[in-house]
Amino acid sequence: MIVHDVPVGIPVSDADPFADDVLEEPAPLQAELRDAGPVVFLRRYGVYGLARYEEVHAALTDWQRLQSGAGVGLSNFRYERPWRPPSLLLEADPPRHDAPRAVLSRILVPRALRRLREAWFADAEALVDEVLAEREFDAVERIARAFPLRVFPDAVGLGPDGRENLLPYGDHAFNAFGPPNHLVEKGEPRVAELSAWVNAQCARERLAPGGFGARIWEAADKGDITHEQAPLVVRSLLTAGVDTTVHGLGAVLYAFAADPGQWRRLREDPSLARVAFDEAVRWQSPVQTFFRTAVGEVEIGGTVIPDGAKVLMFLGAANRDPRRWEDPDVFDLSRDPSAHVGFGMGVHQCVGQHVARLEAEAVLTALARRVERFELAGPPRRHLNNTLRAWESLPMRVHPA
Ligand code: HEM
Ligand SMILES: CCOc1cccc(C(=O)O)c1
Repeated sequence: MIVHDVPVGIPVSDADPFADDVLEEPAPLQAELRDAGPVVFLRRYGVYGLARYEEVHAALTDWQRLQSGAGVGLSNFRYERPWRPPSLLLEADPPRHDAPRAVLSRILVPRALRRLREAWFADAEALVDEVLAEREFDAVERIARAFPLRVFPDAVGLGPDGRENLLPYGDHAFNAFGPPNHLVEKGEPRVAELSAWVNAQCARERLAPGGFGARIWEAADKGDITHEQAPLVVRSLLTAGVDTTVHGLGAVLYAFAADPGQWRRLREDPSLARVAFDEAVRWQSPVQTFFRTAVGEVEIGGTVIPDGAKVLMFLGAANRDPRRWEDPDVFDLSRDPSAHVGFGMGVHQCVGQHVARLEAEAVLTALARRVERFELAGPPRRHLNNTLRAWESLPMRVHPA
């Protein structure tokens, strides 16, 4: 084990935020780190942890001093080769970040999604009708996983074959932001095969006209990005756009099953569907953590972080910081969750958040019409990932309206 020289004057923790028991239930460590101080040195990995809302928000919005270009995982691209060519958005700093970001922003902005709204709402109604044929089912398998895979690959313009590769590829990509532990090792055997498939789908000739992918290539024709960049921008959609929404849906379904009172509120006022999703993203934080790398010496919370050091932002901990949120551990539709950091903040804030919200709104609206109440029919099981907070299974029992 590498021993990192411990900086003086700041709290030190020997905890492993990526240990299975912490990934299973992160709340105790998150509270410990928040209470230890604004910055805590995580000795096991030699990184600086931020768990309070104030410092996480400040770090997310300070791209100049806390860069993404050296990777947003534990691996430091200044010294280590990335497992795949870095993302032109997530793992790039302005100005290189700007053009690819502007291209995706234009394609994924709410106005551009309007043409999908009607189709996705109809798809959600059809899916919910199919699922409600039974009274008990696994909501992860039948809704949280099924709906994104039913609508998103078509919206990107993917061909029909191999879509089962999307979830395992994204799962590995999110594991790879963490340390090289058993979760990363688990994905290694299929990386080459999954990467080859994903990379092949980014080629112009594989993408159906009118889809998000084709629109990215058209942006290259206009010179907004280069043709060399286009496939990597498509890859961003395939990497970030599936597992996240699957686990975002899992989070909101779990929230309502755990609190039938909130479900009643949604049925009384279906327009609450969008705020419900954001409150679920705050409460569960499907994306729990991301790293940054210090550019020069960076002072945070009275601590000077050395150049090149990795800073670990606990988004999930910030979203439950009692210094920022009243009753943070409660899923509450009367709260205004809009300042949550579950989609990040600043120049890298999630460019796909409107896609995620539309998917969730479609599913919740379809369910609110048809389901008077639903509850857990058995213990839910966690799907462990170094970055994602996810359910493997959500046994659900429904009472039709
Ligand atoms: C519940 C669903 C989602 C969650 C919780 C989520 C979370 C996040 C977070 C926290 C970031 C910031 C990363 C950073 O600051 O380093 C981010 C960025 C990003 N997200 Fe999402 N995301 C979701 C859905 C999506 C979808 C559906 C797409 C694609 C359609 C997407 C594409 C991206 C991309 C490309 C970035 C990088 C943006 C940039 O660096 O400029 N995400 N997301
Ligand atoms: C949800 C965070 O956003 C991501 C995650 C993984 C990959 C990428 C990318 O841009 O390739 C973006």
